[in-house]
Parts: sequence; C-alpha cells; structure tokens
Amino acid sequence: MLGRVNHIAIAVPDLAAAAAIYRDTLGARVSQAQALPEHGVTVVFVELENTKVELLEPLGADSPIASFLAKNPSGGMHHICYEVEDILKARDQLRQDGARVLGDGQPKIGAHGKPVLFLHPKDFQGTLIELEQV
Ligand SMILES: CC[C@@H](C(=O)O)C(=O)SCCNC(=O)CCNC(=O)[C@H](O)C(C)(C)COP(=O)(O)OP(=O)(O)OC[C@H]1O[C@@H](n2cnc3c(N)ncnc32)[C@H](O)[C@@H]1OP(=O)(O)O
Ligand SMILES: [Co+2]
Repeated sequence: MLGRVNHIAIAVPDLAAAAAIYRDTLGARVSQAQALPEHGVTVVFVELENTKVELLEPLGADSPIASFLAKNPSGGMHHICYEVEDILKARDQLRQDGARVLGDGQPKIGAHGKPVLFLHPKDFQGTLIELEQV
C-alpha cells in the first residue's frame, strides 16, 4: 500500500523562528509560509533532496495541533506522510483491518493540492500517519 515518504512534520510554536533555523543555520531551502485554515495550520516546507520536512504552526482556535503543542511546548515530531496510489482503496482496507481513520473519513485537499487522510496514532505504534494520494 505504501509508497515513498512524502514528508515528516514537526509541530513548532514559532514558525518564523523554526524556518530561520532550517534556512540560516542548517542551510536548507525553505518555502514561503502557507496558511491552510481548513487544516488549522500554517506550514513551511523544508525541501531536501530525498524528502521534505513540514514545519507546522497552529492556526485558529480549533487547530488539531494545539493539544500536541500544549504537551510539547518546544515542538516535536508530529506525523509522517506516506504516499499511496489510491487513497480510498487504502482507507477501506485500513478500516477493514480495524484502523481508525480520523475526521469524517473523507479525504481533504492537503498542502500539495492532493487528497490526504490521517490515521490514529494509537493504531500505529504511537505515530500519527498521513496518507497522500499521488
Ligand atoms: C498542511 C496540511 C496537511 C498536509 O498536507 O501535510 C497536514 O499535515 S495538516 C496537519 C495537522 N492535522 C492533523 O494532525 C489532523 C489529524 N489529527 C487529529 O485529528 C488530531 O491531532 C489527533 C491525532 C486525533 C489528536 O488530537 P488531540 O486533540 O491531540 O487528541 P488527544 O490529546 O486526545 O490525543 C489522543 C492521544 O493521541 C496522542 N497524540 C496526539 N497527537 C499525536 C501525535 N501527533 N503523535 C503521536 N501521538 C499523538 C495524545 O498524546 C493522546 O495520547 P494519550 O495522552 O496517551 O491519551
Ligand atoms: Co502533513
């Protein structure tokens, strides 16, 4: 089912400061910040040769990363995103196997303009998983 790792996401309390560390200290190429109100986050992508790191800052009162940051105030690794060819087929197979698909189970359009879904961290070794259809 799984293809490549699309990105690894890090929740941060201060996006501008985190982007500056990746750009100025670590010498990486970083994107402009992009506000995604439908996901409750603002994102910056760190573009590496073999994958991307997604820096996430909460946006709005109901951000899904607010409680994670309350528990990890300096930030921390939040999710890993794997590519899949057919997200609805993957969702249905995962549900059949007992995994919890988050939200209403309908894919949303993610930061790359492609459909995404999230899987409950308690069903995957304590790791929140994002699936992105490529
Ligand atoms: C930019 C768009 C898109 C993209 O294209 O890339 C994105 O990446 S958007 C990223 C943000 N969106 C999401 O994360 C959506 C899915 N997430 C959720 O629905 C929620 O965050 C959650 C996973 C259901 C957790 O919600 P929360 O309110 O934090 O619930 P709890 O505090 O009750 O947590 C339950 C339980 O799970 C543990 N937990 C929470 N988050 C994580 C995490 N990221 N990694 C590992 N474990 C996590 C939490 O600690 C609780 O455990 P216990 O304390 O043991 O009960
Ligand atoms: Co993501």
